[in-house]
Amino acid sequence: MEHEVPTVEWAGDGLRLLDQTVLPGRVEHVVVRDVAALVDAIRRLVVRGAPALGVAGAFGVAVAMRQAAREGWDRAALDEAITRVREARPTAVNLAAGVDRVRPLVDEGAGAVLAAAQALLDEDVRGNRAIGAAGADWILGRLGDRPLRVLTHCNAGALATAGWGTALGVVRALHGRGRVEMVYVDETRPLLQGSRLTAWELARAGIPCAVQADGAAPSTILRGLADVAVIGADRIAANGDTANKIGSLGVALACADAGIPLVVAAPWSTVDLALPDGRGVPIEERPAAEILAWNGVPTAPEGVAAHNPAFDVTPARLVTALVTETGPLEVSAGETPLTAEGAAKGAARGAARPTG
Ligand SMILES: CSC[C@H]1O[C@H](OP(=O)(O)O)[C@H](O)[C@@H]1O
Repeated sequence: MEHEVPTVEWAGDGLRLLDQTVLPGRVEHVVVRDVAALVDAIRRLVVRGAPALGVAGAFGVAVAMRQAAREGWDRAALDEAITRVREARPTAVNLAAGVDRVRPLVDEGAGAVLAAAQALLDEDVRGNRAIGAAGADWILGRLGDRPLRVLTHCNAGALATAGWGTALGVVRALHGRGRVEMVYVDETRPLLQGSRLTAWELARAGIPCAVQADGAAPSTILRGLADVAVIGADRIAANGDTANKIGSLGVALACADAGIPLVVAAPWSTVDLALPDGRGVPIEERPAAEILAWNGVPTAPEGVAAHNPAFDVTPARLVTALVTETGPLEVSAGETPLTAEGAAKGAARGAARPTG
C-alpha cells in the first residue's frame, strides 16, 4: 500500500510541515506561522529536499505577509523577511525560485500568493509522476525489461518533494511495473536521509531495500550488485553538471568505472540556466556538530575540527541521463546544454492537467 504523508501543506493560518528530523521514529507535524520559525525549519531540515524547499519558499511568502499584517510591518520589513526565507539554504535553486515565483503577487494580497504556491505544489506532484514514468521507461529501455537492482543516495522521495518523489518516483514507477528486485539505500551521512527517510518511504511502499554505509556504494557498484543508480538533484547547471547530496560524486565515479548508468531525476525547476557549469554552485557548509556527534553523543574526540560540505557536484560527463518531466536527456552523450525552451516545456508539462 502507498502511504504518503504530506510533506508540506497550507493549514489555514500557517504552513504545516512534516518534521523530518524525528523520522522514522515519530511522525509529527509542526505549523509555522512566522518567518523565524520557517527559516529555522528549513535550516534544521524539518522540511528539506529541493522541490519541497521550493514549495515551502513559495508558501513562506504568505507566512511573511500574514506576520507583517499581525505585527504592522512596513513594506521594507516584509521584503527583508521574504529575503530571509529565500536565503535560508543556498544550494537548492528551488528555494529561491519558489519565492521568486510568487513574490510579484504580494501586492495582490495573500490569497493570490497562496493560490500560486498551491499551484506550484500541484505542479510538483504532477511533474514527479511524469519524471517517474519517463525514468522507468528510459531505464527499462536501456537495461532490458526485467527486475532491476537500484542504488540510491540521500532521499529524493515524496519527503523531498510535494509528493511521489523524483529519484524515488522513478523507483516507485519501476516497482509499479514489477521491475524492482532490490534497492540499495546509501544511509547518507551525516544526517542519514537514506536510512531514516528513503528506507522509511520504501518500506511503507512495500519496495525491497537494504540500507548500506555510504562507503559501501562503490564496491556494491563495482561488484556488479547494482544495475543502475538513481539520484535527485539540488541544482543543475546549463551544461548538466549536477549538485546533489555529498557522496553523489563517489557514486557517479563508481558507476562510470563499472559501466552502469547514473540517472539524475529532477524537475526543470532544479535547472539553473543562469549557471553555465557546476563551478558556480554555492555549496552549503553545515555545522561541525553534524559530523562530530549523533543525537548529542560525540563520535569524535573533543576539540577536533570537521569538514561538512552538504553537497558535491557531479560533472555532466558522469551523468548518463537527466530525466525531467519532459523526458530523458542523455547528458554524458552530449544532449545538452539545457535550454530555456526545455524549461518552458517542463513548466507547461507540470501545469498540464493529467490526461489519465
Ligand atoms: C529531490 S531533491 C532531494 C535532494 O535534496 C537533498 O538535500 P537535503 O536533504 O540536504 O535537503 C539531497 O541532496 C537530495 O538528493
